[in-house]
Amino acid sequence: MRFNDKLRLAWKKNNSLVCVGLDPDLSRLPAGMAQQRESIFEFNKTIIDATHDVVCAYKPQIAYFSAYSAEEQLEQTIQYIKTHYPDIPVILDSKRGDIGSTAQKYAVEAFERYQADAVTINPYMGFDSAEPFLNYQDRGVILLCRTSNRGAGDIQDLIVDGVPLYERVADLVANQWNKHNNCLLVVGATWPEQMAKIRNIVGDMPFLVPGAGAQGGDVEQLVKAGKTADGTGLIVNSSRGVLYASNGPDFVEAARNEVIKLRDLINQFR
Ligand SMILES: O=C(O)c1cc(=O)[nH]c(=O)n1[C@@H]1O[C@H](COP(=O)(O)O)[C@@H](O)[C@H]1O
Repeated sequence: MRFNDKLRLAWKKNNSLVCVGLDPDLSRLPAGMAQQRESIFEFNKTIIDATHDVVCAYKPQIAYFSAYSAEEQLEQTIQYIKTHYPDIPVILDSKRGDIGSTAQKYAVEAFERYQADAVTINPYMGFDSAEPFLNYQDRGVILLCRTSNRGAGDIQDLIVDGVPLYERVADLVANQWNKHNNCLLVVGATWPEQMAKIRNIVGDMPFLVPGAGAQGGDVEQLVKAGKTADGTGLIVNSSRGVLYASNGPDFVEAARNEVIKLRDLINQFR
């Protein structure tokens, strides 16, 4: 099944636009869980079991695994989701981008080694760096457009051909790179004004929206700015806000409650 179809079904099945970001930080694991790489899978599994019916996606961030030499835990985590909750898409957040021959290897890493349904990509090196990913027509390719961080404007707002670079990226992706209908864009929750502009440029293309939760993105504003006519179009990620809602014995319940709270808040404005 194509990524966008899988995403659409997950939005509908769980009536949720929430994505839980799996960013396991050993120093923040719940009290009682050993701060060692072997705990990572157990922690992720617990969070996944507690939230699978209230999310539309999971997004493991590769640095939180590779930093601990825990690639095996990343493989296990993705396999666990695919085996137990096959309806929930997995987005590998690795923000790759390189010359074509190297990008080809990164595409194999994301889609064959890790079996991700979608991957985040940096479009800065141009079409040939994205093409190896785009050729996997059933997978999603999520290109950075207007990121959530404070410095997003340093480069993404530079004026090119009379418009900010991020608008140019949106236009390029929607009108030239999306031949297989498998492109999505990263648009930070922290920039509703820019999000509304991007929505106008790209039609119904789905957005991965990080920055709700710990980074303080305003949910009402982001949903109003980014939703599509049918009240979907958004994958709203929260990582730390969910994973570390509590580090006590109630961490599972606290994580689930955070997801439900975010889901319900989003749904108020869809
Ligand atoms: O591609 C991303 O997911 C991403 C893009 C972006 O513009 N901003 C951003 O925060 N992210 C990622 O989204 C997650 C946000 O985490 P929290 O701030 O803890 O919810 C992290 O894994 C980031 O690496």
